[in-house]
Amino acid sequence: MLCLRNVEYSQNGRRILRSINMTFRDGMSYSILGPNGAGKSTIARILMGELRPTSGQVLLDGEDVTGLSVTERAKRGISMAWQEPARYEGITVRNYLTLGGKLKIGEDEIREVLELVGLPYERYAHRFVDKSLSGGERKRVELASLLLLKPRYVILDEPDSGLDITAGKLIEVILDRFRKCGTTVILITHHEGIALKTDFAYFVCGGRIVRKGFSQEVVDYYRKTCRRCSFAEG
Ligand SMILES: Nc1ncnc2c1ncn2[C@@H]1O[C@H](COP(=O)(O)OP(=O)(O)OP(=O)(O)O)[C@@H](O)[C@H]1O
Repeated sequence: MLCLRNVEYSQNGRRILRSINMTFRDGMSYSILGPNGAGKSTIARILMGELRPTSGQVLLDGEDVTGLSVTERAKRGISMAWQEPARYEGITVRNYLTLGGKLKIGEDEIREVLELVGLPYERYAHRFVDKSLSGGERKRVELASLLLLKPRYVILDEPDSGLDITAGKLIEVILDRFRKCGTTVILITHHEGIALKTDFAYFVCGGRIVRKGFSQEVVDYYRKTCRRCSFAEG
């Protein structure tokens, strides 16, 4: 179980997160839903170890991992798909997916996962993960790599951004696959349609948790309140 306990974060004297308490249970999927600037990515970066909270703790199975680096957390099974996927000159999609051969996976599984994210094996396996791939294609490659890695926790920051209209279906397929592997998904989004695809949701606004619970219930509340709120608009 991964938890945030009383997490606060300030930057240049501005309080960005206040009293954030979140629990992510094994095998479940969660969304962190909220408008632009709510603090969602800051929460993701704290979970991943890219940012240290000003106070509060990140707990993994009850152990305080707040001081652990991104690499150390990755070793413990916490992985992240960044909003902007990276480029790697000279590395083929196939090599990227197998971590240069370190991940022992069969060609059939690579083929299956690439097809699943909408990238036909024959056309993409030997392409380079550089600027010749579009942003959406790189994003799909990154999702494929996480599906093959099967981490214990995966944080997906705006997984639908930069993807075409097939994104909703793609997210469903990916969530289903992660569920089968027992991976806990933490999905950052400002689209309620995407949040509905997860089991549970946290609605965050102004650096606070406004509502938490089953995704349907939280989304209903978000729809009722968020669109009418001048704070979110301004
Ligand atoms: N280094 C920084 N200095 C000052 N303010 C910052 C800094 N980093 C983030 N913020 C502010 O913190 C708030 C939360 O940012 P964050 O990126 O977490 O929001 P978000 O919910 O992910 O937004 P979006 O949906 O637009 O990606 C924003 O108001 C942002 O401007």
